[in-house]
Amino acid sequence: MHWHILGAGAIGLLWADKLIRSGHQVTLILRNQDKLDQYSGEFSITDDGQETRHKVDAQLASEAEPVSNLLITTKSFASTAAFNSVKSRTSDSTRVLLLHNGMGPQQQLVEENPTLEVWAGSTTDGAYFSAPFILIRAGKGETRIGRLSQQGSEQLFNELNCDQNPLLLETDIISVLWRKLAINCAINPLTALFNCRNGELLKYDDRRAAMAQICKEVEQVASALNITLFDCKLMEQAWNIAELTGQNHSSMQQDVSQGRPTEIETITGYLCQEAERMGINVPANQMTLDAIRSISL
Ligand SMILES: NC(=O)C1=CN([C@@H]2O[C@H](COP(=O)(O)OP(=O)(O)OC[C@H]3O[C@@H](n4cnc5c(N)ncnc54)[C@H](OP(=O)(O)O)[C@@H]3O)[C@@H](O)[C@H]2O)C=CC1
Ligand SMILES: CC(C)(CO)C(=O)C(=O)O
Repeated sequence: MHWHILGAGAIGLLWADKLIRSGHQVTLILRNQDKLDQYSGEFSITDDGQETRHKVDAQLASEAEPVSNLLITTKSFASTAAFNSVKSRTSDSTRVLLLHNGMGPQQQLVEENPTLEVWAGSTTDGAYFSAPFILIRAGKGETRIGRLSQQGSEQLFNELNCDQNPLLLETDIISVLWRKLAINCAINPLTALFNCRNGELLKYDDRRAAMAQICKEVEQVASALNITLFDCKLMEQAWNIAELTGQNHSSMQQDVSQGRPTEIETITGYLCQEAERMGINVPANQMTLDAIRSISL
């Protein structure tokens, strides 16, 4: 299959590698001419110390070539605009897979494009750049995908899932996105506000108390929406993840400390929006949302 990747960042290029290895054709859609000029025509990925180079075509959204299979791997706040930049190149048979954290844009894409086949996913893979287009694969995680639109079948999953790109098929992807959202609500804003590593949230009473209050509110909203989170309390799950990733800086802590826009609006912002819709007070989440808004772009 021919896949266009919109959002040639860490996750986008990680997927470019997986798709190429599993026999798909890949084209990158880069943000602007500057980015296209910067691109030499190849990118590299280092996995377990082993570097692989891939020569891959790149183009701008303004190209005319039709898009049949679109993987969107921008940050959550950029995905709607990114999709709209290539919308005229899609047709009713185009299949879209969104792979970003946070919630809101995925459902918006389905609502605004009722004829499209739309999938969403959540991943615990990790990757980062050591230089532009030089990717380092960090943790090998799990990637779950599921169909959000009425249209479509399991065919897309069957085409993508293979040894080079092992995936899990989810019939209730909304709940999967919620579980990731819940963990991100509990960890990301607090690490950004306290400017600390994930594990350092657990060392102080005030941080643990804030985390516990956030978790309690998230559970109330999820329960009102009939979303099942975890077998254990969210605080226990978030604690385990903060401990397991103790030495890591969360994505939001990194975004704030490097002066980049954060994904707060699609994480805590989405939670607060859903809470309001359900008539539930979420003061701790609202406070972290306001605080992150005041210190980030
Ligand atoms: N990196 C990781 O290890 C993990 C990331 N995630 C999630 O995956 C998502 C992607 O993260 P990540 O890959 O790290 O982010 P990056 O910032 O590395 O990649 C996003 C890419 O999208 C590009 N982009 C933004 N807008 C457009 C547009 N309109 N047209 C074309 N390209 C565009 C950016 O371009 P430019 O470079 O020009 O800004 C950038 O290359 C996020 O939601 C993140 O939370 C989840 C798990 C792990
Ligand atoms: C789970 C966690 C908090 C790991 O750092 C994460 O997903 C992130 O940083 O965005």
